[in-house]
Amino acid sequence: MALLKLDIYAVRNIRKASISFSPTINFFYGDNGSGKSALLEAIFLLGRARSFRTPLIKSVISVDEKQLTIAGIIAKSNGNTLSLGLRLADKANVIQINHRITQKRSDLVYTLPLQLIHPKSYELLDASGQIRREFLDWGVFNSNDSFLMVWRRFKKALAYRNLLLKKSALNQLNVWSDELIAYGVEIADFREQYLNKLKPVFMAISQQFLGIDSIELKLLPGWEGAISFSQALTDDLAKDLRYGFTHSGPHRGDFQVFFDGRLAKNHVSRGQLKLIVMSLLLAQVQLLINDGGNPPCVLIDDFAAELDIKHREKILRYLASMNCQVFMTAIEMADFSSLNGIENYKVFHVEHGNVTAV
Ligand SMILES: Nc1ncnc2c1ncn2[C@@H]1O[C@H](COP(=O)(O)OP(=O)(O)OP(=O)(O)O)[C@@H](O)[C@H]1O
Repeated sequence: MALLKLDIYAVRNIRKASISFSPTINFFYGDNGSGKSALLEAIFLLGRARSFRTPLIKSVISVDEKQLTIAGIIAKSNGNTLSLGLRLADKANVIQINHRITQKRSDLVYTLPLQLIHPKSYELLDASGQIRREFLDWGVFNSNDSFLMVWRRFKKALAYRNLLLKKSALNQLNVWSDELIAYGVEIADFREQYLNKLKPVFMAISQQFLGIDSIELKLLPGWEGAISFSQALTDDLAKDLRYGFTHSGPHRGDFQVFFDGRLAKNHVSRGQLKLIVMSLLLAQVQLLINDGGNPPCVLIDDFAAELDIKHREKILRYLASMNCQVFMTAIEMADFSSLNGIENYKVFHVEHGNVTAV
């Protein structure tokens, strides 16, 4: 899958752009404020119908404009092409796939899968567990068709159970606890299977990027690992009733990265943390490619920050070997490191919202 063409109208300082991409690596360089992130934002919008920078769509629409429009042509792995269109205004949004209107954002997610790596991504290991759960669930969602249904049912059971806990309605609690256990155990199993598959891929990439073998990934299911989820709910009942919510479960699940036997986030440098997070995010993409899934486009904003030239080169060589489409930004062309040996790439200069193929 590759995004071949993109037309942008009124996305931040990009008033109008029509760009033909390489199906391999696309480099964008330009000064601060030139519109490089806005360009990645436009691709992300087309794949998710939301921005990665703000929940306020109004701030993404160019000032003095009422709506933004993005259109793309995608080449699918089977050789067919497909068109995507998106019009976002403050209230009314229109999503079109092959000129047919759809209400479902999830249709976009399936059609244009994306893996975004941007400055905030590097908070993955430092941020709240919610971010790491999203990381895990993105991987499970993309590798397992039944996950979304199980996850929705789990969330429904959790919402009802919490409501009953708040009302201390013990007589109906068991029904929803049973649902919660059934779907919760399934989610924990999905995540465990996924992490077990991700581990060797992650270790191989981090070995290349960091030059060490002693990295470990550990899943925390969301309850005390030595007991069952059902037992955890029984043990927590008094506490759950007192506070009016369910303390244990996959909604509290998490994972940890250990480096040389120590928790990576407390031990490694900022550059190493960036390399670990990049290894995790690229391992997700590599795993999808290995499994013959629909490989996502990789968007990397501000590629060079905090990385020395030697590591930038290693990452770039790895990206070039990945067999997926990549879009990456930096201030100077030299920030990407040497492009020797990289094939079929395209370079674009971004200046005052104008994007020019170089
Ligand atoms: N709604 C908007 N309408 C018009 N211009 C905007 C809007 N929102 C932001 N901008 C401007 O768009 C420009 C592009 O910002 P962007 O973040 O894409 O730059 P960048 O090239 O990624 O810069 P940096 O290298 O500093 O990250 C900025 O100058 C910003 O002030």
